[in-house]
Amino acid sequence: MPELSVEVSFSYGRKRILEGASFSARKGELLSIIGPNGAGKSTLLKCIVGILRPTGRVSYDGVDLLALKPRERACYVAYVPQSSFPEFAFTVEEFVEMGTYATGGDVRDALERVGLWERRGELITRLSGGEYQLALIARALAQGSDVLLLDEPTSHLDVNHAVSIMELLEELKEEKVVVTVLHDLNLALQYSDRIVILREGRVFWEGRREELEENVLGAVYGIPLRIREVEGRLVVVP
Ligand SMILES: Nc1ncnc2c1ncn2[C@@H]1O[C@H](COP(=O)(O)OP(=O)(O)OP(=O)(O)O)[C@@H](O)[C@H]1O
Repeated sequence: MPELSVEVSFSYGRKRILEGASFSARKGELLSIIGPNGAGKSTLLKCIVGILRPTGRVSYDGVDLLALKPRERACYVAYVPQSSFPEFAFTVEEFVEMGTYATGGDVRDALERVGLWERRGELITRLSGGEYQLALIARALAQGSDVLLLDEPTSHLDVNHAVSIMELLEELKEEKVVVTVLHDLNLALQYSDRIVILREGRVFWEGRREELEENVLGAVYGIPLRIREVEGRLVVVP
């Protein structure tokens, strides 16, 4: 099965941010990257999508993504950045169309997947935070790539919208390699098939969610954390 395979190092000037951070991901499993503030999670995604130029290796299905031109790389990887307020008053449809620039993907399908097709004529500046997050995901889906990277897609969202985003990712993992940075440990434990914990630019722990132990979380975040099972679901209690 095609696999996203990553092993990268990256520095801002003299400041080492990623040090041989490595993981692999494939379709059929939702992979979450968690870890404390400043661990390098966003930097790792930016290296994979090619916004930053790391040393090391990023490949998908044997193709060296770091060697490709941006437009070629866009055929393989789409990226949903941390949500910020939109700069321009495009309509929802125009905004999502931007995702098709490199690959000529399907705008209607992308908008339908996130439930915004009926609202395609509205201005994105008038959407709520949760709806705008969906538009960002639709723009990435319209790229039609096999790999989807998301940077904290549930931050600033209420629990209802956060759950809908995670359910959408659960659906998408069947057809794409889905890798998401998450801060919410409970969402990570509930929805991820595999978890990668990044700490000080390295992978500190990686495994299936049910293998994650309290002492690992405690060591990473620096406070005692309990993992409890509530109605068959794992929850983290400070
Ligand atoms: N443009 C930049 N120039 C210099 N240092 C930077 C720059 N962007 C980020 N950093 C530093 O890189 C480190 C990793 O940042 P990054 O945003 O990848 O962490 P993160 O794990 O995503 O954090 P958070 O959970 O707070 O979003 C931080 O120490 C940050 O200060």
